[in-house]
Amino acid sequence: MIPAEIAPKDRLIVALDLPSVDAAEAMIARLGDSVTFYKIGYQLAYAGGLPLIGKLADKGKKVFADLKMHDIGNTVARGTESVAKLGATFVTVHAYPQTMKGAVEGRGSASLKILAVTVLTSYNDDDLHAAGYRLSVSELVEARAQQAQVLGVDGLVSSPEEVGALRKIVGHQMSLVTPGIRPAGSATGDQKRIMTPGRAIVAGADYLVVGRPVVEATDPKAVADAIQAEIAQALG
Ligand SMILES: O=c1ccn([C@@H]2O[C@H](COP(=O)(O)O)[C@@H](O)[C@H]2O)c(=O)[nH]1
Repeated sequence: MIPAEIAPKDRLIVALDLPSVDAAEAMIARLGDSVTFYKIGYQLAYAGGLPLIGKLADKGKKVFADLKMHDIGNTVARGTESVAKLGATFVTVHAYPQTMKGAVEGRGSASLKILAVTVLTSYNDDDLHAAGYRLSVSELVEARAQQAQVLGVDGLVSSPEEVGALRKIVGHQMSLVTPGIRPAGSATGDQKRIMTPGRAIVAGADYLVVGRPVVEATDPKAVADAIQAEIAQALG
């Protein structure tokens, strides 16, 4: 069960999509107290960034290990068992039944929370059809959310566009974590299902994941502070 009282500051998760541990540590130093929650994904994890999870946790920061695992169930279970020892708060797996089942089993009684990636925020209906799916984005997100809930997954990754429908399905039993966040006027990049921070919070998102708008900014701390202010205002 997700506590209703997530600290407002913890709702912003900054994606450390950077090429090296040195670059990530420099960004963390620049952001200082403005950011309490970080995400480590492919770019940094494959550049030696996994030990940073424990280092950040030791400093009181929360870490989302965005590893998006997807493999046979046993491999996902054993991988999750290993990730559970790193000190992360969240880990992602793709929302396929065997994968989610393996992750929940591998996590066991550890405190690590499993998030299922429903449909990547860079996909629209045309992209899904091109990949061989007959369902629309909203249909597939909702079907996967139902499966995730039954399998005991802790949260869902989706675009903020789906959050309203997901709340009706999963209530407040699961965390809703939303990438595809773009402050007004910032570049969309490859994201296709996007929303501003304030609108995403009003829609019901628990956590907002923001990468390039912060880490590629001339003044990342100023952008992070502005997003935090927009979140606080949306929360009322
Ligand atoms: O559906 C998904 C799942 C994960 N992501 C990740 O979030 C960040 C978003 O970065 P931006 O620079 O703000 O676009 C990135 O690390 C993705 O791997 C996602 O975008 N969509």
